[in-house]
Amino acid sequence: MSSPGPAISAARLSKSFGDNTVLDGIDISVPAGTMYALLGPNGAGKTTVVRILAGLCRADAGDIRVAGADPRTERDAMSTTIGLTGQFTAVDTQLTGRENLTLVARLLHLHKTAVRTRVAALLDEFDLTGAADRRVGEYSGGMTRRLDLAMTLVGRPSIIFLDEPTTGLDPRSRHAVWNAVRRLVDEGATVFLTTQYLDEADHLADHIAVLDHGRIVAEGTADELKRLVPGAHVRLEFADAGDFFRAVRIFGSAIPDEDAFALDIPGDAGVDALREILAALDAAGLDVSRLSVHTPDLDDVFLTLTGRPAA
Ligand SMILES: Nc1ncnc2c1ncn2[C@@H]1O[C@H](COP(=O)(O)OP(=O)(O)OP(=O)(O)O)[C@@H](O)[C@H]1O
Repeated sequence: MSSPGPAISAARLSKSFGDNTVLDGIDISVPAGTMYALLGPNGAGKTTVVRILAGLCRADAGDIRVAGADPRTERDAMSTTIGLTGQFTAVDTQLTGRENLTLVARLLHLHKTAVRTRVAALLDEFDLTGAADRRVGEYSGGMTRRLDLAMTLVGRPSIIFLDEPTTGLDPRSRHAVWNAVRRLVDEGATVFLTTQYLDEADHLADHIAVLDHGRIVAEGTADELKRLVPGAHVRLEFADAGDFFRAVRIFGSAIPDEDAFALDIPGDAGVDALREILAALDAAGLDVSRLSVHTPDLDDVFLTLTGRPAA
């Protein structure tokens, strides 16, 4: 049996606005049931990608498939499969949280009793039951964003686009949104997330792509990206001076810290490197009191790749 294709794919996706080339032939592939983060500075073109994939904006070129459909010609077929939450919410601030959700459920033609149970379940899931009958105008930013996310999920979409879902939120609200998003993927949804926040991509995504000047300049897991920049090392600490000095001789390229009996072994600090280090320590019968892996953070990656610090 052949394996199903990716939930979202785009090949050689291009888009210009006048002479402003926003996307210059990018490739995207998101396996079903995973979370993909498109990371980029302000104005990099992240929203444009989401709008194209969701069928709200036409690409100039590129092969696009979302849940097997081409968003340019089969947007209607996709509409029940995808959910989209943007930076500017669709929430009506004059209505209560419950009324907002009910409105969406009715628009989706859910049966009357199904509306009530679905709305109650979503209010509960997003921790909004207590505030359900208050006007959204009185909600905090985080509550509004959670409601917006809940509204996106009324129809149980299997593919969810989240365009900068936590921009402008305080840390506590961001964590609440992160938990909700993580739960979606745990339950089997495919999530396509855009963000300017490196830690958000780091916390959430299975796969991160960095968009800069219309191109994807790097992609991989957070760990793979971190290994692209120099500075990764494994640090060994020894309780015994004899073991330390023997280790210095064994690991010729390592940087010793004689005061701490510690040794920094440069490299990619990946699994294979760790195996080799442990095997060498075992073979020599050396006792290590502490081993730690140091990798640069995504801020370092961003700076190296784009020449600019992160937002
Ligand atoms: N409809 C449009 N007409 C003309 N230019 C546009 C249009 N939409 C986007 N752009 C331009 O395309 C570029 C990318 O914009 P986009 O909103 O996709 O970036 P972004 O990465 O989402 O940025 P932000 O983080 O600020 O939301 C910008 O230079 C923007 O001015």
